Amino acid sequence: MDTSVKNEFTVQGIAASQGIAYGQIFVYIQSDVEVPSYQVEPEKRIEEVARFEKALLVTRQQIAKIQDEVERNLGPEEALIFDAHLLVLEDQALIGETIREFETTGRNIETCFNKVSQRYIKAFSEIDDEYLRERAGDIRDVAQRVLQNLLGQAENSLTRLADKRIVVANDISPSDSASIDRSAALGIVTDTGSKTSHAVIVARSMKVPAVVGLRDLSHRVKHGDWAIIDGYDGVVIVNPSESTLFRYGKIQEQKKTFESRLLKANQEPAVTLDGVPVTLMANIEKPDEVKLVRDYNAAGVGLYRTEYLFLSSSRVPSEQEQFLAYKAVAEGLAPNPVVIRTLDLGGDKPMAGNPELFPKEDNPFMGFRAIRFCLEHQDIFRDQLRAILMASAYGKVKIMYPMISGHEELARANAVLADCMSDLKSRGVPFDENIPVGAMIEVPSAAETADLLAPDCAFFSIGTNDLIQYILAIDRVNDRIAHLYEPTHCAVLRTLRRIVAEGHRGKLEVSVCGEMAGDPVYAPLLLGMGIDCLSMAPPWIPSVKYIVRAMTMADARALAEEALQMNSPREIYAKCEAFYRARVSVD
Ligand SMILES: C=C(OP(=O)(O)O)C(=O)O
Repeated sequence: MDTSVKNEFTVQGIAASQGIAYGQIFVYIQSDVEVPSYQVEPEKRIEEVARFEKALLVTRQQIAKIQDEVERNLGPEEALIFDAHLLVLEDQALIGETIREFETTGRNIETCFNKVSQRYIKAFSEIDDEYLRERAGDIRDVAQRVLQNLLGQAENSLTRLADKRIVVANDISPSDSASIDRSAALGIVTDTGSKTSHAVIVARSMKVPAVVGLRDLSHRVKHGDWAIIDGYDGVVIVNPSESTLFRYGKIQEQKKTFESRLLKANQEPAVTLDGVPVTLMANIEKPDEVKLVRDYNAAGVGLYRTEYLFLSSSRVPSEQEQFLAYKAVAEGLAPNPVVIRTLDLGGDKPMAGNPELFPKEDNPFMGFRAIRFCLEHQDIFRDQLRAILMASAYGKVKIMYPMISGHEELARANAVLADCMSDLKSRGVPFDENIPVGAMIEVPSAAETADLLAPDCAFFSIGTNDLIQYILAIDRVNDRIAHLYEPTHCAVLRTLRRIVAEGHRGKLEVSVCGEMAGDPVYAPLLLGMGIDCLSMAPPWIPSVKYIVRAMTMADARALAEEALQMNSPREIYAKCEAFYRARVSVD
């Protein structure tokens, strides 16, 4: 009997989202379905066809169930995507051809179904029609599920957590995180990843603890093991003893008392002790987070990551679907502003099941992503811009382009936008003709040429997650070098200072919307450097507001001045931490 997992063991990873959780583990390992190939004896052929019919039926039931759950958890719009999946299962051509292939070759039904569905996927992905091309992704998704059922492989979807569980995964892709059962995930633990990987951003927005970079933990535990996740210190304790549980119970209580103090203070305005108001905004991914934005008293949305709609399905959402999502956020938060970022797909956010749109790249973070993708796929870009413009008639919407690397790219994006505006105008569709348009500054070349970008921007928003990785040449999702990802590196601070100076020279508001903005240890440094607005996952607003209300802006400026004179990232971090601890005590 394997007793290793019954004993308590502790693994140190990277603390990625604060909090402590205790519960049973759900192991999630991503892998492709491997299809065996063999000859079926003639007397077993009727049975083989019956096996296929049964797998189709089970798949249909599974999809219908997921559709119901998604509708309950995320709403009817998100659930609609499963209609297309159900249609694939009713496709008589696909099913008929599989049976014919089986009758002709006598190979096992998995092999025949795989061959026919691959042929369909290829044919659909080559059609010169956006809608039909998108169906290739639906067929791929459904085919994987049918194959899993034929091979008796357990469904391992994050949409279907049976009970409250700690998810331990080798990795969580953005499309996995789009389908994660938010009401049942107690915490997230991954073998890979760093503080800014997508799984972490999702965990922080769900306000569940997360620890990443645990190397092979997902292979050392099994379903049903118990674990404590300590998202403060980056520790996971598997099968904790009674005494460990007691110790963590105490720590958890202390943190809870502090949290209630933070929540109480969050009802007050974000103003420093010397009377300087600070704008604290929210980062969101989905319309249903509007409630969270209100609950946490955010001044609006500083970053609406629109990828979610594209990642929750393998199908590109229509202009109308996007319009409804953007309108819900704009309307729900009016008159507060909502900064909608145009698509930032690619990099760590490829769209699953769409190799034709996102071919595999050796170096995706430096590859075909964000504005580069949009300028090449202008049909998709135009649909999104029109959807955002139409939503602007219902609230205070701003547009933000990601990954701008220079003025020419900005000008090209603005030209497409101008075209979309003329189109809507000629059709009499209402929109805000003075919609503010800004750029994310997250590529070093944009930071270096911020003076050239400023005249054509209404605002800058600094994406520190990417900016830091590009300045330091540290892949933000590579846990082997995560310790070198240093937001307080002098090169980062000098770049931030330059962006603020150029932005302010051009009379632009300069925000930070990367994870650095939601860390109360960094917030005084950023504000002291002149950042006008911090945008973060809503649950982090109370901690940042707490330090804002406990400091003076004069002290924050002095901290920034001092930090800019220092040359050790660790010492700068220690200084920021000391600044924070001198003003905020958890006890
Ligand atoms: C906010 C950012 O963008 P992403 O969505 O890639 O984290 C960033 O890079 O800081």
